[in-house]
Amino acid sequence: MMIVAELWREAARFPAALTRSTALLVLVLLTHLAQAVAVAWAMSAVLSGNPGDVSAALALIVGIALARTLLSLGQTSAAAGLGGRVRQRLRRRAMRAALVPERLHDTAARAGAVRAGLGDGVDGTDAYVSKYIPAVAQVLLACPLVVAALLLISPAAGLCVAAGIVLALLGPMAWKRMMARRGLDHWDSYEALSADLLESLRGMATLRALGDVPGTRQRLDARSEALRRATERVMRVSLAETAVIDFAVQAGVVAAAAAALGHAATGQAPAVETYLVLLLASEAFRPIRDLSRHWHAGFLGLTAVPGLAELGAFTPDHDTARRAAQGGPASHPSGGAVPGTAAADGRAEVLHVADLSFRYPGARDDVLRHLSLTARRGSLTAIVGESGAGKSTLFDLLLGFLTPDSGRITLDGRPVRPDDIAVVSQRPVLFAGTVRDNLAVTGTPEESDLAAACRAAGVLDEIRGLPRGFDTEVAEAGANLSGGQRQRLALARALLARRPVLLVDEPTSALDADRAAEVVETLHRVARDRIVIMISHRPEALAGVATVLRLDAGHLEMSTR
Ligand SMILES: Nc1ncnc2c1ncn2[C@@H]1O[C@H](COP(=O)(O)OP(=O)(O)OP(=O)(O)O)[C@@H](O)[C@H]1O
Repeated sequence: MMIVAELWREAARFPAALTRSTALLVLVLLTHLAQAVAVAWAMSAVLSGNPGDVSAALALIVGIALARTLLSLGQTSAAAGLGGRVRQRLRRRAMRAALVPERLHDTAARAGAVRAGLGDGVDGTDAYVSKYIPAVAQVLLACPLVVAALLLISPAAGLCVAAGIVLALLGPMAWKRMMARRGLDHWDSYEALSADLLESLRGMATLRALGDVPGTRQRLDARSEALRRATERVMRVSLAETAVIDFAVQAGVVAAAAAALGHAATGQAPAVETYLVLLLASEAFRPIRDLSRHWHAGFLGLTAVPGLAELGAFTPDHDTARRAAQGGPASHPSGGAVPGTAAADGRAEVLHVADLSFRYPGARDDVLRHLSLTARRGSLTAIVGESGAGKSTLFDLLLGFLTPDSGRITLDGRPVRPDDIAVVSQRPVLFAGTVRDNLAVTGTPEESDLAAACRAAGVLDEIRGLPRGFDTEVAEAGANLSGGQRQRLALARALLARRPVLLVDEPTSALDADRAAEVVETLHRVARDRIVIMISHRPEALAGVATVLRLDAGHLEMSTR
């Protein structure tokens, strides 16, 4: 018997479903026991030549079979309900934990691995939760009863059955650690294959252009082979577990049968008792056989449990919910977001960054050191600096995606909140859905607002020129739009968010000269009633910008340009 504590805790969160599923399973077992008694009665009635009893026993057997069919259907449905609820809860928790800013900088997490965990990993736990756990409860509730009954009828047979049950339950624990190790190997191989596959699909154009498609195929083949070997190793251990249980079951039944027959041969037991012992000894192991079957069916899925724990699927709800609601890390420099206080349309005069220092976990040096910055409403503030100087890191700190080691960020003297700031990143992300869906991520804008924001971002005419205008479908990651269109849509989206601070990373990098000039002009206009900070290297984007700050060795200086 293998106890996976995390899954037991999850199943216990649905006591009604667990109790229903277990109770019905025990009732199904009771029908088997009742049938054994009825069969024993029928056989002794046949031997004693009593046709009335034979008919009654046969009718009883048929009735029991019908009752079992109904109970089994109910049990299957209850078990599926329990498994489904636990899966839903695990997935919800893992998704909440995945949608926190810290994950943005979790360089160890790969999208394909997360997808594998959320999909197959969560589904893989179903057999254990919906079948194995009720089966364990059934063993613990029903086996002692049957053993007690057997001990009353034939103490020797009862002892044989009890010994068989104990061996079947405890035997497999001997190689629990080996199972855990091989299980981990298996899931690691599966995650690695999923992650490589997703990355290869996304990077197919690059791989093709570099002529590395055969190499990629080979790498994926090697991953696939490693997974096959890991699966075989896991299944071998699982089969060994099944073999021990089968041995214990067969040995227990044979020993109990030998004891019963010995009694019968010496004339110590009447026929009905001998039949009963033979039949009950077999039925006593039914829950054990079920346990073994469910274990074998669900074992591969269990290898996902450590991966799911890493994803946060077992992390208490209140922890992840708090973070998700904040939209920022637990310890945002501002003191954290206050849900429901979005600064929509609110104006602010000055964003102040004081003495900000930050170092990535495990890095040798600070990226930013005692950095201070003041950006005001009314005119654009630009930040320039060498590649790797820390410009994006500064943005992530302002957005609350990273937590500074020291320093403060304030807006008009109060701590800044994540919902004070909108951002247009260098490679904006668009989602599968319509143009309108993509623009309305932060609310439900009026048609006139949509048009105004798109006009300001220089994308309105293009949207109107699309086959279905704002209702045109955007492919995943905006794949059916040009880089420039994506960037301008993202700018319109940020304008619609109506936040008092707008951060823009390289707003003109994907635009031709004319479009770039239009967008810069828009930013100047937007900066009249918002605080706008722009990262840019392009001289034409910096033309007319009053405040240009150069980020160098973790400090900001007024740029000489
Ligand atoms: N998740 C991370 N973990 C560890 N180090 C990181 C991480 N992200 C960035 N860095 C390091 O922090 C430094 C600053 O990176 P950042 O992306 O902020 O630079 P940047 O000025 O925006 O560069 P670019 O102009 O090329 O976009 C770099 O040395 C980079 O290697």
